[in-house]
Order: sequence, then C-alpha cells, then structure tokens
Amino acid sequence: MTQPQQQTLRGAIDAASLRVAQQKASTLVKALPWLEHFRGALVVVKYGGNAMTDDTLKAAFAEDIAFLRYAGLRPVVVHGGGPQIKSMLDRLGLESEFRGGLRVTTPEVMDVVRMVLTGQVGRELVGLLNQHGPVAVGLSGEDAGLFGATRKGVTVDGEDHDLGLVGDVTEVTPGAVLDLLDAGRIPVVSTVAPDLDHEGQVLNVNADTAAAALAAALGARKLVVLTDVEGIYADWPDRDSLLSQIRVSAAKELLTRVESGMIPKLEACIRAVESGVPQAHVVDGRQPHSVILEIFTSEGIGTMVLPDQDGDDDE
Ligand SMILES: Nc1ncnc2c1ncn2[C@@H]1O[C@H](COP(=O)(O)OP(=O)(O)O)[C@@H](O)[C@H]1O
Ligand SMILES: CC(=O)N[C@@H](CCC(=O)OP(=O)(O)O)C(=O)O
Repeated sequence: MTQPQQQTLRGAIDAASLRVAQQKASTLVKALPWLEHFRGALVVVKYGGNAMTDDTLKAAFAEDIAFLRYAGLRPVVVHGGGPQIKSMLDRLGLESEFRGGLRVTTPEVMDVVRMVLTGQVGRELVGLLNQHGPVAVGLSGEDAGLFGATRKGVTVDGEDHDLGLVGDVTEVTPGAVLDLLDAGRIPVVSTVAPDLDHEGQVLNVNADTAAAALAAALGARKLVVLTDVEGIYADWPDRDSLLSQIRVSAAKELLTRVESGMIPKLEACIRAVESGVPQAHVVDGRQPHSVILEIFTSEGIGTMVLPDQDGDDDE
C-alpha cells in the first residue's frame, strides 16, 4: 500500500469514528440540564426482586446507580427480593402466601426473609455496585436503628387478615444512611426492621413501603420504584391504560382497583409524595438503564405520581 492510499483510508475511518463520537457527545450534552438540575439530589431507588432476575439487567442497574453517583447525585438503593425469598422457601420446603400484596410471615419464614434479603440479595447488589468503585455499603433496617416497625394486618374484601411478623415502618433514624452519603458511599438497604413493640423481634417489611418511609425521612428529591411492568395501569391488565402521570388524590382512588404487588407500590408512591417527596415513579426494571432513562431524559419513563397542587412537573 502506498503512502497516499493509507492516508485516504485513515481519513475515511476517522470521519466515521468522528460521527459516532459526535453522536455520543450529543447524547451526553443532552443530559446537561438534568445533570445541573439534579446535582447533589438525593434519590431513593427501590429495586424489586422481579426486576433482578436477569444478570444483564442487574449489571445495567449497577451501572446506572454508579453513574448517578459519579454524576454528583446521592443515590440510596432499597432492595426487595420476593422471588429470591420464594426460591429459598421452596428449597427448604416452607410455604407462604400473600394477602393484599404482602407475605404472611411465620417465625420460620421470617428467618428465611432475613437471611435472603440481608445475607444474599443485599450482598449481591453491593458486589455488583462495587465493581464500579468500592463505595457501596449494605445495611438493614436493624443497623444503627435505621427503621422501627409496628405490626400490620390487611383488610381484603372487607375482611381483616393477620399477616404474622409483617410490619410497617413507623420510625426512621436516617443518621447511618446520611453518614454514608456524606462519605460519598452508596447505601444499599434491606428491609428487615426491629419490632418497636416486641424487643428482640424483627419484622418483614415490604420493600416498597420501606423505600417510601426512607425517601420521606431523607427528604429525597425522587423515589424511583423499579418493577416488572411498564408502569401503573389505570385498568389492569388493559395494556392501553398505562398512566404517564397521576396526581396523588387520583392515585388514592386508583388504589381500590390495582392488584397484588402493585398495591404496596402505589401506596408507597402516595406515602412518599404526601410526605413531601416531589415525585415518585414506577418504572419498568426490565428495560435496561431504566433509572438513567427516568432521571436524565425529558420524557422520563413509566408512571409519575405527583402532589395535587401544581408544582414543577417537568423535572
Ligand atoms: N394496575 C396495575 N398496574 C400495573 N401492574 C399491576 C397492576 N395491578 C396489578 N399489577 C401487578 O403488579 C405486579 C408488580 O408487583 P410485584 O410482582 O410485586 O413486583 P416487584 O417484585 O417488582 O416488587 C405486576 O407485574 C402486575 O402483575
Ligand atoms: C411483607 C412482605 O411482603 N415483604 C416482602 C419483602 C421483600 C420485597 O418486598 O420484595 P419485592 O420488592 O421483590 O416484592 C416479601 O416477603 O416478599
């Protein structure tokens, strides 16, 4: 190959590479307003067990959370693990059922819940996040008094049901989480909580409920709940009824019409927004990089729950 031919070839490759690089730069620059807007913002991300079953998705989730931190936000991860608990219960030959979207929890089941959430799912997430820098720290609601819970039952079709060792977070002492954030770390929270009325007892808290309580106590800018559907449907399972946004009073009315696992999610969004979190989102965790898509694009994804009064809706 002669010298001029080489130069021409290199020139052609460079032009193509440059176009790709320019597209990348353009995508990055489009995020600039959002980077400015959310700089320093505390965002609570609830990662549901059903959005956690695929290794590629888990890796993409860890990238998103690491990205948020490097972009100057302060992410806090609250994780679930319903399917992982079920799989361990099956292996051990233990049964448990759900009522009103919550697991009826016997003392034996509680041991498994604690072991799987704190010892397995939380550990795995910490490991994935730490592949992007050693900053993730796992803690449970038991650590440094993070959560205090009281027992709760459910009413289904007008009938009251006891759920056993299931609680609702009624107290949050967020110091440990704030210390970690101040040190530039990423807290990864599992939702086992001490029972405030029975010393030494721990309760199983639905992860959506706990994420809402934590987002409220931390004064988060956003609560983002990842799940295994596109968002909240007004008329489930009619796929044409996906809501892009809903005000909190309409969300309360909708509560009577959502089913199963969406009940605690919608309740969590309502609770967070009513406690002063400006926006709560239910997004599709099956979509790679759903957290980035929600925070750094003007369209966002999934369903956004907003306060009733007109606020700054375009965040
Ligand atoms: N109105 C609704 N909109 C969306 N999903 C709903 C609705 N009502 C019930 N669901 C169900 O809720 C599920 C999400 O809850 P869940 O399975 O507990 O998820 P996760 O494990 O992510 O917490 C959806 O897969 C869907 O089957
Ligand atoms: C009381 C109750 O139902 N606790 C949940 C806790 C885990 C959880 O919430 O996991 P997901 O977010 O994956 O659903 C459970 O035992 O499954």
